[in-house]
Amino acid sequence: MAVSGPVVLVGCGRLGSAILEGWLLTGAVAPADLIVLTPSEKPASEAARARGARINPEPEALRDARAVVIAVKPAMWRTVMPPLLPFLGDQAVILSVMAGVTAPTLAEGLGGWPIGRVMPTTGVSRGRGVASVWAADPAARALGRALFEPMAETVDLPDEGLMDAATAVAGSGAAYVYAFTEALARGGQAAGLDKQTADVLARATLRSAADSMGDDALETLIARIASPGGSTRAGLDALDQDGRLTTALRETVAAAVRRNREMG
Ligand SMILES: NC(=O)C1=CN([C@@H]2O[C@H](COP(=O)(O)OP(=O)(O)OC[C@H]3O[C@@H](n4cnc5c(N)ncnc54)[C@H](O)[C@@H]3O)[C@@H](O)[C@H]2O)C=CC1
Ligand SMILES: O=C(O)[C@@H]1CCC=N1
Repeated sequence: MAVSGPVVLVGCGRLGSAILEGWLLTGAVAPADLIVLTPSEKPASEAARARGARINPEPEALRDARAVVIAVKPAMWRTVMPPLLPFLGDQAVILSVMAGVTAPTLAEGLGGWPIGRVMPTTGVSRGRGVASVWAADPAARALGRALFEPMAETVDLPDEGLMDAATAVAGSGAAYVYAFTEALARGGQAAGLDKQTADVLARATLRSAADSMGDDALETLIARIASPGGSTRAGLDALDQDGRLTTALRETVAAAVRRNREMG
């Protein structure tokens, strides 16, 4: 069921556009309830306008807003949000999808509205994203879930301190997977495949693996492919020789967590 009442999206960049496309695709927000604030028109905002959304209306239109979703860069919210605040009613909930910026920091800059945080992936544009949700206020948490559940596999975080780790794993994770795909293709090239063939094989393999993953234990999935004493086992042993894959991913996530904290 669509969230009732106007939903304001502040920022229509890479993530904001993906969120808007996901809402239009899934009907999580009725197009007539959508308000998009963006300094420049984007394909997603044009598509939303064509469906009945309001793009950059007079600020009085914010008066009845049920939710305000902040999707600008972490360095921008302090200048973007204050001019909007005098127009918000008491019923508004503020949801931030910004990496790193904590609820206490937002509350100090924004005032008394309930605040929630959601960390989605751009996969929401196709209704197949991932989202981590946290809010101290139960109504803000419920609203965050209602807005993102229709287009994302959604996880409730028990405390805000975990949001940086969730961001480092899921918010950033697709980029790690693409980097892995590129490295797999390079490995194929080193073994004699031409660049295009290696690229096609690596991409198709990742798509097929994601498709087949389901909910089975990962070790079961691995065991189904890696025959004892076979070539996959030999490849896996090289991949994690002396724990280097495990160490690399631990350090990857830790570096992203640190950067999230710096940005906040
Ligand atoms: N790109 C991603 O995969 C993810 C991004 N995020 C978070 O989403 C936020 C946005 O990131 P991106 O979309 O990647 O950045 P982006 O740079 O593509 O988008 C930011 C948008 O904010 C807009 N903006 C600037 N001033 C504005 C104003 N006064 N009013 C309305 N909009 C204004 C810009 O025009 C731009 O389109 C960041 O805080 C980031 O941490 C979180 C998870 C994933
Ligand atoms: O790279 C970033 O800062 C954001 C956070 C998660 C994905 N993109």
